Amino acid sequence: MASNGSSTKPAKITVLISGSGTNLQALMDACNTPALPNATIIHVISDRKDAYGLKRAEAAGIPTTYHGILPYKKKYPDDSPNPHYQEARRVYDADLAEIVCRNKPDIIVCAGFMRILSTAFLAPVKATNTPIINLHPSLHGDLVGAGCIKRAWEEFEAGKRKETGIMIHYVIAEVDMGEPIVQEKIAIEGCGSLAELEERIHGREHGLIVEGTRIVIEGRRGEGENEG
Ligand SMILES: Nc1nc2c(c(=O)[nH]1)N[C@@H](CN(C=O)c1ccc(C(=O)N[C@@H](CCC(=O)O)C(=O)O)cc1)CN2
Ligand SMILES: NCC(=O)N[C@@H]1O[C@H](COP(=O)([O-])[O-])[C@@H](O)[C@H]1O
Repeated sequence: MASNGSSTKPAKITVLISGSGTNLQALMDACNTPALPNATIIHVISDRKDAYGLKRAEAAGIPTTYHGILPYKKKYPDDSPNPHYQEARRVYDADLAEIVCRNKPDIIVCAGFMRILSTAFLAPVKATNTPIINLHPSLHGDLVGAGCIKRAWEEFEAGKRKETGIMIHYVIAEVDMGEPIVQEKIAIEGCGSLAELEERIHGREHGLIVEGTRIVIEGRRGEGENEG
């Protein structure tokens, strides 16, 4: 019997971050509440040493790892757009997969992780049948990549759009094109600045990342993937 009285083992969550970690904090706060029942964050990994999210995790006693790219770029110098750089990225991602998978998480959540994950990461993780999900500040099939909130704002100012959105989606090789798990439209009208739009979006992200994580965990429990 798990410590929280459940006959099902707590779902083990590993979170990848690059920044402030407010979405990580939302997941931390939601664990073992009705929003995210019988779940625990077992590892937080950042590609940025200065990511405040690492401090959030450390304050809560959650194991953390800083996995930086620089040592890889030094070993495989990128003096031009050449295979070396690709080699640095490939080895970096393969090592990241090993770091993530050694703890056997039930789900991997990208919560503001700002690196594109290559097949060197995706393939070994897929072999463990562990879902990878991502929070993205756009609707599926709309804007992809980094800087989407700014692009949505610029298009709004140019009269080209009135709304944007947020989604939690499965991570595949094609960036931000994985199947959506849950998404929410966000009206841009009423925002007087990019900062106000960012605030509106961030205010909704925290609930959505928890909901998306719960949907995937409960779906896997239904498939018998995480029995006690
Ligand atoms: N293979 C995938 N990798 C990632 C996905 C995905 O769907 N498939 N989602 C992203 C998160 N993300 C948007 O949601 C995103 C993050 C970063 C970038 C990007 O262009 N990063 C640059 C700059 C990195 C740096 O130097 O800091 C890059 O990686 O070259 C695009 C999309 C998580 N990864
Ligand atoms: N393309 C992915 C992307 O732009 N993700 C963005 O990173 C931020 C992480 O914030 P946090 O570190 O406070 O959780 C979030 O606002 C999320 O929209």
